[in-house]
Amino acid sequence: MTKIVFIGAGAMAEAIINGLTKEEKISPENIHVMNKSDVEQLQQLKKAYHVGIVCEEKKALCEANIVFLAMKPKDAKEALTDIAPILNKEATVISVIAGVTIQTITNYLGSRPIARVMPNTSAAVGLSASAVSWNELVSDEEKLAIIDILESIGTVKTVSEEDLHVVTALSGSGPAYFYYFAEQFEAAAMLHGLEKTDARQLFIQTMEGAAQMMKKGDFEPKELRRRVTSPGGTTEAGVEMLIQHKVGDAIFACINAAQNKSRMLGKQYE
Ligand SMILES: NC(=O)C1=CN([C@@H]2O[C@H](COP(=O)(O)OP(=O)(O)OC[C@H]3O[C@@H](n4cnc5c(N)ncnc54)[C@H](OP(=O)(O)O)[C@@H]3O)[C@@H](O)[C@H]2O)C=CC1
Ligand SMILES: O=C(O)[C@@H]1CCC=N1
Repeated sequence: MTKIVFIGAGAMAEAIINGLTKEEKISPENIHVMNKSDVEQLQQLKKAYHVGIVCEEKKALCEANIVFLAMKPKDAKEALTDIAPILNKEATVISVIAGVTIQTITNYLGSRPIARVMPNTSAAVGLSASAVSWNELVSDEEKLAIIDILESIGTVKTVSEEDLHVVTALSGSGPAYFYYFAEQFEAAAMLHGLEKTDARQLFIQTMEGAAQMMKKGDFEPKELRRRVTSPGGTTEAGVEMLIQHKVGDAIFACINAAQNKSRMLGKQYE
């Protein structure tokens, strides 16, 4: 029977628990959570998802066959040191920690099956774009089980551990870029007289429509853009400003900085 413990009970842990319980992949009594000190948050998760809280003696952790690491990179050392003596020798570890490598986790928890996953917070609505990488100790059966868990929160791609850096920059952090665009587009539309609620609804629907058009896959984004852009029209005027203001350069710099940070976090907390 699959028994899961989440070490770390913040935004990412909650998004995954939400997906797992909604899809009824695992019964809530087989999911336990623990964190550092925020007892209220544990109680809130218990109330919302009917999951258990890891007790003082850490019985659930001893019995877990899947352990999610869901704390910030800076807290990984302390958390891994604490759980190392308690963890079941057979347990598979699934880390969502940005940057921190399988080798570093192995150094703390010993040689065992370890998967690194980069989900995103859209897991909370079943739409995470997750990528996963594993060490050679993860069996084919375990890989299928991990993919099954991750599919309860969205889509999953298997990538090399090296590629997780750019995945983190693109899809791990990605939702934040769209929220930033939303803030800017909303503010700009309001400056020209639109109500906030109207601006928001129009922007959301536009993002969703554009995403669906790309998903349909009939045309490359460049061709889809061409079809919106009437010669001498409004889109041309708008896109010209994006080009003049070097938004393309800003996007390259954004991905470069985020993937570099992922590498640096890995080194800083090894
Ligand atoms: N948020 C996101 O969009 C994404 C985050 N990630 C990764 O997920 C991880 C978690 O991020 P997020 O959920 O946003 O972070 P949060 O700050 O929301 O949650 C972190 C959790 O870790 C707990 N924690 C800290 N130290 C320890 C410890 N020593 N032992 C046990 N638990 C501990 C905290 O407990 P307490 O509150 O009691 O201190 C808290 O519950 C990060 O490594 C991040 O890189 C990956 C993809 C997307
Ligand atoms: O900002 C971060 O470091 C984490 C990793 C990806 C999304 N949030």
